[in-house]
Amino acid sequence: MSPTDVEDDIPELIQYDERGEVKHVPLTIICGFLGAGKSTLLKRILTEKHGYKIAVIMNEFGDTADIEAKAINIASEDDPMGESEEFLELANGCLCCSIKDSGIAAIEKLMEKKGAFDHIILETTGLADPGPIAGMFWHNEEFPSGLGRDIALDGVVCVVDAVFGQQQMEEDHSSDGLNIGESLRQIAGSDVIILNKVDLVNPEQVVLTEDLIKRVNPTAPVHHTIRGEIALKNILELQAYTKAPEAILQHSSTSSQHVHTSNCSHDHEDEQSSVKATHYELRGISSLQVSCPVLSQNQFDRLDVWLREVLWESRIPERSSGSETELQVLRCKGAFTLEDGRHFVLQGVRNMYDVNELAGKQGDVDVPDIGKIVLIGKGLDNDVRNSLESVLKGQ
Ligand SMILES: Nc1nc2c(ncn2[C@@H]2O[C@H](COP(=O)(O)OP(=O)(O)OP(=O)(O)O)[C@@H](O)[C@H]2O)c(=O)[nH]1
Repeated sequence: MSPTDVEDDIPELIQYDERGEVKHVPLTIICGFLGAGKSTLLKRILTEKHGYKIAVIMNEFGDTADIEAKAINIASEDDPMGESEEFLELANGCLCCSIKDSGIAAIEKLMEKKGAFDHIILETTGLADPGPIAGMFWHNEEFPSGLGRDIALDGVVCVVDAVFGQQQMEEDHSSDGLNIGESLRQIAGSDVIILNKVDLVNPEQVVLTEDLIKRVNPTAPVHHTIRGEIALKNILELQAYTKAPEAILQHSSTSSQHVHTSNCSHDHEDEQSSVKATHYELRGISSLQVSCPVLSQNQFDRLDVWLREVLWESRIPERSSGSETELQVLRCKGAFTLEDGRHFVLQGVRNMYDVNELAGKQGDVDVPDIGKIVLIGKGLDNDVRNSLESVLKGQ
């Protein structure tokens, strides 16, 4: 079915409580490289007949000014004339609002129209790091304004330019205190990647860019698009923070996989990949995948202690606190099984993480006995892999 068709079976996105009242409105964050096609994707969402009622929060209307729409202002006590925020009601039932104020204020205003939409999309600026924004919504109950009671983060989508994506990743000299380029932080922190503008490059370039993306974030599915044409269910129903990602649920091999870094003790000459490992090593970010056997309660407890040390203290137990080696996890995910048959999913953004039991949430989901833990970040060398493996395999 073409992504432009009305989808046959539009699911209910909003979660309702037992009294039938709206519990959580799902929110998707769209980030992406400068000029990659975010506005093009959003314009499509705001104009096509897809059946979803979506509220889109954009930095500026820009391109959408030409969209036929009815402008509405929403009044509040602080702003009786409703002038500080502008909302556009689109012909397809979607809502568009600008952020003239801070993002939070716009969302608060938007929530006054709760019921008029069943999903929120928040666009971040070209070079925004989705990590802190995602973290804010992810930890619902601690969200200062209480918005987390109404909104649940569904996932983070990153739009990558197929023409300049590889170059942008390789030459990204903007960085945070950890010296990690923003484009790589965006890829690391995303749950789905849209590799857009594939009409402008040859297939080899698409493969090369996708390979680079996969090395940074092996768990996020990569969709190839032209002008953001993608079935919305691929970006709106992710439940990325409550479900185990497909890539984790796929049956893993018994050996641990590792994206190589300059610290590897083995050589890389046999690698089939056309991308040299050094491309992303320079930016210092990599991913580490470790398979996870069926765990005893003791191993499970030790894993929890290990995660706390790595995510909160940025060090592995084997290293002293003054260690020179920088370790920083931007994103972690995992799925594993305990000896008593219970399945668990690990989800983490920066230093926040949750380990949740799957039973009751995903019914008869097929979590393989050999689970997987994936870390994305900086300093994920062989020492970190060995440390995690010793926790998972030790008694
Ligand atoms: N050929 C082609 N052009 C595209 C595609 N997607 C977007 N464009 C064009 O690329 C340009 C940039 O697209 P935008 O959607 O404005 O990109 P953006 O990510 O919103 O840009 P910023 O907000 O400035 O970061 C526009 O001229 C689009 O028409 C595509 O898949 N193929």
